[in-house]
Amino acid sequence: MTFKTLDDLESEQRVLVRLDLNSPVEDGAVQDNRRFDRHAETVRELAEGGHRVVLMAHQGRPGGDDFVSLEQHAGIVADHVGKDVKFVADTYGDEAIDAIESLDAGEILLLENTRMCDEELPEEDPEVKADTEFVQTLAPHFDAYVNDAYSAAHRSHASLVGFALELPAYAGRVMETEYEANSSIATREFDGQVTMVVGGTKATDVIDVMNNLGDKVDQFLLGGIAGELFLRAAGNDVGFDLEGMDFFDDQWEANRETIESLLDERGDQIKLAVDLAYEDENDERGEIAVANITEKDRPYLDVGSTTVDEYDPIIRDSEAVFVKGALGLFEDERFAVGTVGVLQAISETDCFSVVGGGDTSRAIEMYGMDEADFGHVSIAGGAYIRALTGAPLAGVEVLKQD
Ligand SMILES: Nc1ncnc2c1ncn2[C@@H]1O[C@H](COP(=O)(O)OP(=O)(O)OP(=O)(O)O)[C@@H](O)[C@H]1O
Ligand SMILES: O=C(O)[C@H](O)COP(=O)(O)O
Repeated sequence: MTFKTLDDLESEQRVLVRLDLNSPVEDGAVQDNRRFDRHAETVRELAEGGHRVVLMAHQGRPGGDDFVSLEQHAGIVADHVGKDVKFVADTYGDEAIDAIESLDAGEILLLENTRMCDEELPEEDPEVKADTEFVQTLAPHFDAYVNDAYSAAHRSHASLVGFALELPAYAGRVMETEYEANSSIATREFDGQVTMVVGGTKATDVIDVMNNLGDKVDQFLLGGIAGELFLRAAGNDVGFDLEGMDFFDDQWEANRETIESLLDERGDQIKLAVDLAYEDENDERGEIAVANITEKDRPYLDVGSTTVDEYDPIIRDSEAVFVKGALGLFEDERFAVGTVGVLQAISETDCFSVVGGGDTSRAIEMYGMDEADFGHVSIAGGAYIRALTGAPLAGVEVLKQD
């Protein structure tokens, strides 16, 4: 490991901890999700270790409906940690400092949404962020800074890069496990076949992954909107926006040439769907072989069952499988066959596996699969795709400094 961890932390420290509790908010209610569960491990370990634990996190972006206070988050963290979590509606003003200073050993306090502090955003160099009033005011009240927010570490924001230059900095448990698993495709050698399942809505994610990992990955199994764009580049009559849709046209214009040349250069490694699923006139799932599609008359919402039958043995023969993006609109049960099929195959083998993408990993609990059957289920979205493609994460880089 290239950074210090909680194992290196001295005893009885005043610790400032950055978590990523950014969560869906429905009708003003913050939704519990696996980020709380994962970070609870770090928070519990610190509190039980007798440290004074002050937590920072963000929620939403200024102007958005989900840009809300962290008051509800405190209750959810408390439930997961199994200990009381105090909350103060202030980021670094007098109220926050008073609350920090009155904390006893083993107690936990959550500060207000870091993005309510003007200096948190925008993205700037770590040195600039370290120099902000926010960082300069808070840092002297602490002995150590712990960053556990791997999933936000691609942002060069004050709470993610500034404190690491002012305080001894450590990686939390989530930071450690996410970093190790998500970087493994770029850093580890596998004996057998390495397979990558790529889908979702963003063609550029798939293109970046192929460009960066083409020499590490034996087979790319495609699906989702991105997969349809590759099918279209291969000469099939799919991947068109019908009235009211805006998935394909812009992405096609922007990426057509790149996709065509990837198919030219890496065609042997790229497996495309041989059949697709759609909603039929009775609102049921219908399937059609790609070779039989002659008209652009309907949206396709999943890969078909023959495709799953072809992908399944490839996964079962693999030494390592990485997943980025869903193979279909899995939130609708009728179109979950592709995504659930590949996840099921992964869960039934003992290959090394990493499943990522904020949306895709939700399919695991939604369809009753057990997270323990996967090597690692990432809680990161943007940070995951960057890690896969070997791009540095600002919040990780500063932890690597002495
Ligand atoms: N054919 C399709 N039609 C419509 N939606 C699709 C289709 N295939 C996949 N999706 C949608 O793609 C979404 C996942 O795509 P996304 O690119 O966001 O991937 P992710 O990696 O899970 O998430 P993120 O990048 O947000 O962390 C799913 O919610 C799924 O409903
Ligand atoms: O939820 C996330 O992916 C991270 O918290 C980053 O959030 P952001 O995209 O609003 O910076």
